[in-house]
Amino acid sequence: MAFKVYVDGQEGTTGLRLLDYLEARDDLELLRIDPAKRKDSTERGRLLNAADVAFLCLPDDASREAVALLDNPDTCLIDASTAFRIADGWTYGLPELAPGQRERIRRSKRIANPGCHASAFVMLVRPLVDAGLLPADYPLSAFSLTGYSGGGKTLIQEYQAAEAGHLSAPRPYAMNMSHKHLPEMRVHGGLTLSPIFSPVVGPFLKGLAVTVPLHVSQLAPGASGAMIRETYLEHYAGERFVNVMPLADEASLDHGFFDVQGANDTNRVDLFVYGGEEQLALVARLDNLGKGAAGAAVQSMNIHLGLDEASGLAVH
Ligand SMILES: NC(=O)C1=CN([C@@H]2O[C@H](COP(=O)(O)OP(=O)(O)OC[C@H]3O[C@@H](n4cnc5c(N)ncnc54)[C@H](OP(=O)(O)O)[C@@H]3O)[C@@H](O)[C@H]2O)C=CC1
Ligand SMILES: CC(=O)N[C@@H](CCC(=O)OP(=O)(O)O)C(=O)O
Repeated sequence: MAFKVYVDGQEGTTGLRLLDYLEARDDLELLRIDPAKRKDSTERGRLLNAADVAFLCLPDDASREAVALLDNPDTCLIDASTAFRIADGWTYGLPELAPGQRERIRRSKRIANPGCHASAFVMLVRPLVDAGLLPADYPLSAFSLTGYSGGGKTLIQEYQAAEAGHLSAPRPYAMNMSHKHLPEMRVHGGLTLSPIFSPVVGPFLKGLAVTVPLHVSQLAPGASGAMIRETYLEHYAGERFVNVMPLADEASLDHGFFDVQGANDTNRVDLFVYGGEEQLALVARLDNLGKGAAGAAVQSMNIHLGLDEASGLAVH
């Protein structure tokens, strides 16, 4: 019998992308809400409770409301919002995080899908903290270049309606050091301090790269770019969606320029270690709507339901 799945927020950016993935599957039965009733709590509650897995692709408050509508103990919620990413009783939906995380996702009925910037940041940082190469209290900074789809329907409409003007140039944001991903970056990164995080949105739909610059002198004695790359290779051994690139990989650059859109339309994360003996730049690249949102949610669903983890997801 096919597993029943339901997407609450099916007309939003993440919800629509998720439907693309789910509609292509023949091992799932997709429960659909009548568009006229998509904000009707009674109808949403009925479908949430009828599902084996329900995805919440909603603003934080609407996600909290959906959780309150659920009384079926067998329904697994996978929430794409920021509401529960460090909450007790919820499992962070990043199977590659640390040993045991995949098993936690398999057993949990409450899975918080990671934020797009946070996924990239945590995947760069956490293995280094766990391996003792990066001190947990290192005052990290990071910057991210992202496509505008990360801002949801409103930002997409703004960009797609614009003819030129200020939207044709990259725009830094979260200038007051209060980006909503900071808590999950700290907690799941294994850090004692939140990073200084500077995201920049550009005039392209999707694609994201987070860069973490490091001073080698501030790392554990003897640490180097080569050791960091080795640590990634070891930590991510066997992970189908993680691609550890060669050290200081010139071939990954186009005349010295990095392609932020290089992992688009995949569920892949590419990890790069650039730099030399004194400074390093660690970079993680992903599709913010793929591994940064809907793809990660499908991956967690596959794990939770005991299906092939890569079902319906593209690596290349
Ligand atoms: N875009 C991205 O790359 C990512 C987004 N996320 C997270 O996923 C969630 C959804 O984001 P995104 O898809 O971008 O947002 P969008 O604004 O594109 O979509 C949100 C959808 O939720 C609907 N909605 C709002 N309130 C309710 C309600 N009470 N009941 C039912 N539906 C409701 C909206 O309806 P209406 O159409 O009427 O506005 C809209 O269709 C957010 O929490 C976001 O933080 C996570 C990772 C990446
Ligand atoms: C361009 C843009 O605005 N991007 C969003 C990131 C969206 C995302 O993936 O994060 P959530 O899952 O937390 O929504 C932002 O930086 O807030």
